[in-house]
Amino acid sequence: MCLWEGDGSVQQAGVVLLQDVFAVKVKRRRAVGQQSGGAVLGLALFHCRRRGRRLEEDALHLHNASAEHTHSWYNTLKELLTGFSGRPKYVKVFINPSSHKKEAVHIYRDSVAPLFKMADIRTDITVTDRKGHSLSVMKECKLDEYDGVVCVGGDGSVAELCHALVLRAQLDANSPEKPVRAVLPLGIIPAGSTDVVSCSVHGVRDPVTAALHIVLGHLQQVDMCSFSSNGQLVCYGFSAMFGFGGRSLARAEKKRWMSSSRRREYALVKTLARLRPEDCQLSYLSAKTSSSSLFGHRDQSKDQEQEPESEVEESWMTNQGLYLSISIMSIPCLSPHAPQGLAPNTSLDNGSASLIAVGNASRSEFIKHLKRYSSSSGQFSFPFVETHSVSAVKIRPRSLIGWSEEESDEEEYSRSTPIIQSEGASFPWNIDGELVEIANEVFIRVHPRLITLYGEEVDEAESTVSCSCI
Ligand SMILES: Nc1ncnc2c1ncn2[C@@H]1O[C@H](COP(=O)(O)OP(=O)(O)OP(=O)(O)O)[C@@H](O)[C@H]1O
Repeated sequence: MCLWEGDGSVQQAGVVLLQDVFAVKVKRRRAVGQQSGGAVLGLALFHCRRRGRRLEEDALHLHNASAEHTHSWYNTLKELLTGFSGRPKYVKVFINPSSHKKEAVHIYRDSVAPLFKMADIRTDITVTDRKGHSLSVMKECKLDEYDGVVCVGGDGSVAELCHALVLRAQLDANSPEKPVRAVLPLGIIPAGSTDVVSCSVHGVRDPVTAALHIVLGHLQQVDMCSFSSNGQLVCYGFSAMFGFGGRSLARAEKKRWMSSSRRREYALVKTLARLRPEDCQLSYLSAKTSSSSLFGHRDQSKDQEQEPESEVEESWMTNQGLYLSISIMSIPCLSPHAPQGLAPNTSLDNGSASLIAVGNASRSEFIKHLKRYSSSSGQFSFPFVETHSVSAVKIRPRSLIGWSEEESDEEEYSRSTPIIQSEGASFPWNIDGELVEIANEVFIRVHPRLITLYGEEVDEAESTVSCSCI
């Protein structure tokens, strides 16, 4: 056999690892219009090639005119490929056609479906028609038929499906109180405006990279948080922002008619102009440094079935005061805007979350802190910023002035429906990019490795944009 890499025009010797091969086909000489038969020419091995954090499709051509040799190689390679665990054969796909620029269907059809077809992955597709659609399908469908779930959409769609996967696991395990690890892995094809979760497990916003991680069965366990208020679960998710992040999203939601980048910049500038701290009580439970390291990975055997709720020695730290912003993030939250992540001190599966509390500061100091996310590190080297590695957080707003009262002078309020309706003053939270209004104390608990995503740990995202508005 003669080996070379590339499309046949560049004949360059090279090495292809079998673990990167996702399809093998017999090549035949066929006349125009001929559907079957034809002289055997050899094999084509379709594999993934790494270019930085990007995964790209490539082909290796093995030429041999002997039908016997070719079929023997074909059968052996096919058998070897089926031996790889984690590679899905049948997936449930959800596409949100309304995401960002309404391109999710095209993205799936042009960049993802051909790769799935080549890898012989069967699909069952639902194009969602409303908020909550994927959640209701996930509650009812026969999960054991599938090997994985795929979401084509933005962070809101991803959050809904992650929440749905954990709720479904709880339902199946008859565990109404305790979260249960999701049974199926989730693949994320980015089609939103920021795609923080996708960026955090792929390092790039690229549908082909995302699809190849699914096809090759790259599995990554990921920590999640539960968000509850008044003893009632609000949702499961990866990140929450209170104060500046919540108010800024609430302002952006009022301007849904603007493009997402304009909307974000408008909200950022306006919220900065009306910058005000939240008066609240912040309590947190430090993550146990014995079994988890802030920058490293946990010993999987130790926390495999560990339930944080069973911890006995819980010593809460409590501070009361004025905060411009409080963020809790169980994943690094990488994005093109913040390549090292909004929470660079946490990793995907270290069993803890990063608490970033920004105390009261002048507008210019706060802007300096924000700007450092996009360019360099050092965003936490300010006396008014504190960070902790935590396993649980409680935030109790003390102000009587909620969001609606403060903003009542603004024009019509077309916010999305809040999950919890407030009776008194309510406060906007940004939970995985979705606006949630909550009036009371919010309790956040980290659940180690609650979900598995297709992807891998990456330390930095590709930066392709910069924010010009601050
Ligand atoms: N057909 C639909 N019409 C309206 N909303 C939908 C539809 N399908 C799903 N949704 C909901 O839309 C919300 C936002 O979805 P998504 O995050 O994918 O888009 P986006 O908000 O435009 O993207 P981004 O968050 O990156 O800006 C999700 O909560 C999802 O449940």
